[in-house]
Order: sequence, then structure tokens, then C-alpha cells
Amino acid sequence: MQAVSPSHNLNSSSIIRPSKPRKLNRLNRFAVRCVHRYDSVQFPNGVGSSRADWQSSCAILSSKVFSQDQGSGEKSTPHSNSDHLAAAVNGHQTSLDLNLVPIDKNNKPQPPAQKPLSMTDLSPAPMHGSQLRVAYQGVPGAYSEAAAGKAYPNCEAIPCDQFEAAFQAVELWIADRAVLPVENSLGGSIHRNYDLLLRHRLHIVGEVQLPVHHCLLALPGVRKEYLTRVISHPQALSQCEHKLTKLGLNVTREAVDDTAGAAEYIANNNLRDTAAIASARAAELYGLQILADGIQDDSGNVTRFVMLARDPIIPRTDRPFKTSIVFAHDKGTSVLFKVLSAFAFRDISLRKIESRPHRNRPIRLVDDANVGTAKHFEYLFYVDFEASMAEVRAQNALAEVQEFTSFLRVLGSYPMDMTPWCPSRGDEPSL
Ligand SMILES: O=C(O)C(=O)C[C@]1(C(=O)O)C=C[C@@H](O)C=C1
Repeated sequence: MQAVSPSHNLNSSSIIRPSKPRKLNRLNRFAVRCVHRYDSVQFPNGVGSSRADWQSSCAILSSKVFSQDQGSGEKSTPHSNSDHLAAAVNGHQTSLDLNLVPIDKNNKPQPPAQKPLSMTDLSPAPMHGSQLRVAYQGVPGAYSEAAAGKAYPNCEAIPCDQFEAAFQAVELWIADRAVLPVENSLGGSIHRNYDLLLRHRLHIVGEVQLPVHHCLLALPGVRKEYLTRVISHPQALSQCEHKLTKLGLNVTREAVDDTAGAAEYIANNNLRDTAAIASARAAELYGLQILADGIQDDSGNVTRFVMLARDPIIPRTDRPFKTSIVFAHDKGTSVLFKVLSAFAFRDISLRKIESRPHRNRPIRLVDDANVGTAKHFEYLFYVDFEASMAEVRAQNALAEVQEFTSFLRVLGSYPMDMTPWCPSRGDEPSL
């Protein structure tokens, strides 16, 4: 993976603010709007977020059409009609020809040139024809950069100073994807990214798990007795809480934007009383020595990252998929039990559930007449479940969830990273 230089850091202040968050609709309203737009939709070269909006709407619509065709049966057929329809509405080349019969120069209809789906359709190559550009939060040497490289080998990694800048980089076509942490095996959820997933219109297209192996870094020649301060990303500080104490360090802990940024700061400012918690790669990049290796409190320290794109991928059934949704109900939280039962009845396992308070920020809902109303929800619930949106049981579960909720959005249906959460190098720190 090639990392662009830190001087190319995306600064959130230098990025044009995106337009206001788009309207959020209930699924059936999505579908209705989608039918209307279907006749008139144009795909200019620069496809904007409205296309992504349209695509996710249509993916849901196609799922619904398919479920109706199948009656109430819960069994899904791999590579069934729904796959084709979903393919057609998810940006595959054939979607552009849907209602058009190609005409030759003598005005004779031509048989449609059908292109079979390939793996590249699932994760389309960048339109600019070069390396995939992947935005991550932090500077080179950050774990997020490593996650970007694991998710997209040979990508061009684009450092961003804030999570929000990474979202904006994709929305503004500066990057093709963003790779952002959502959960750590020790520190739990990275709430900021859950909030941002809702505020932005990107789609989750994949996930990747990264074992996180922390080192204590300082300038060459510095001994741990000289240290008065340890700086790092708040997640990294919390992942090493006990080991720092065990190391006998009498230090204050200070949070900074990212782990590698902490290492860079020490090097740039020649700080001999400060150490950073960061990766071995950060030590190498910023010329620091490793004072202690493997200082995370748990050897199986793993962070889960999601890959985000402007367009959703086509859900499939030939490998394990996960689907992430967010929902809310304006009559409080009692709906939660009903929603969870919609999955339980269909034997769909839940992987994660997260609630986020949302009282102070209304969400704009749009009705069938396209009239928007601001709704306040006390809590938003984020759920990851183990099924693909191409499966009828998942489509039916969501149709039921929709009945119980005032707001529902599918954040993405994507292949699961099946790597077991396993220990990183060594349990005890080496000094
Ligand atoms: O600071 C970094 O290096 C990051 O990539 C961020 C981050 C996080 O946000 O959780 C990623 C992985 C580790 O859990 C620690 C920090």
C-alpha cells in the first residue's frame, strides 16, 4: 500500500461542507419514490449522492418485489431473480440498459449485450482508472492506515485529521472508500463513527478486523524513568491502562487524535519526557525507539473497521454476509423487543446492538406526499445481523421491523470478516 505524505493530510476546515443530510424515509416510501424516479433517472458522469440514495432505495424495492413473488416462503434461492434485479439496480453496467432496446445505425433493434456479473462489480474499480484511494483517520503509521491496507491491498491511503473528514473525502470524490474503526475488543464501540454513519449517506461495503499490537515509543536514548507523560489516541490509552501501571510509570495520560500522530508530535518537538502508544511502524516512520512491546492489556486486542463507499454493493448469498441497520421509534424504546423478535423468529443471529441517545437532534422524515417532518427520537438503535439482504428471511424480517419503527435505514449488507478474534504477538510486554 502506498501512503501519501502527511502534508497531504485532509484538514476538515479545508473541506467544503457537504449539503445538509438527505431526507430519511421509511422503506415503503423509499420504494415509492424509487418507482417514480426510475423512468426519469439520468446518470451523468459525475454521479452524486442522489444516485446512491436511489440505488439503496431500489435494492430494497427489488428485495420487496422478490419477496412478494415468493409468497410467504422464507427460503432463499442463491442467484435467484432477486440477485439479477438487485444487480440491475445497483449500478452494474446492465442497469443503464434496463428499458432500452439497443438500436443499430439502420434503426434495427439489437439483442442486448449482457455482461455477466464479476467480482469487480461487487466492489467497483475507481472511475479515474488509478489506484483505489482510501481515506482513513490519522497519519501514516496509524492502525487505521494498516486497516485500509488490509481491506484494499495496493490502495493509495489518504490520511484525514478527523473521522468526519474521511466521510467527506468519499462524498466529495477525493477518495473512493473510507476505512473507519467502529469497535474494539477491549474499548468497545467507537461511538463517533456510529453517529457519523447516520449523518452521512455512505454505505457499508465491507468490514475488516485488525489485531492491534501497541508499543511504548520514545526518542532514542530516553529511558522510561525520564517519562512524565504518555500520549495517544483515547482508545489506545484505554487499551493499555493496566499495562502502563504495571510498567511502573509515574506518568500523566493525554489524549491526542491518533496513535501515529502522537509519535510524530514527539519527534517533531523533540520531547524527551513524553512517550507515545503507537505501532512499531510508527516508531520506524518517526525515528523513535520501542521502550516496551505488546503493552495492550489483552493479547487478543482487535479493532473492527468498516469500509464505506458512495454506492452499496450487491448483496449475495454465496458467502456469509452481515447487514447493519439503524432504527428508532417515536413512541419510546418499547419497540426494541418486537424488533429483536423479528430476527429471532427467523433464526437470524444478531452480532451487535448499540443504542445512541439522540434526543437533541431531530431526524427529518418524509411522507408519501414528500412532506418532511422533524422527529425527535430518544434513542437510535444500531443492529448488525448475520444475513444478507439477498435472503428472503432478511427481507421479511426487515419488512416486519419497518412495521414497528418510525425510522429505519439499511447502512449496508456486506461480506463478513470471518477471521476469529485471535491474540496478537505475545501476552506480556517485553522491556
Ligand atoms: O489512532 C490510530 O492509530 C487509529 O487508527 C485509531 C484507533 C481507534 O480509533 O480505535 C484504531 C485502532 C486502535 O483501536 C486504536 C486507535
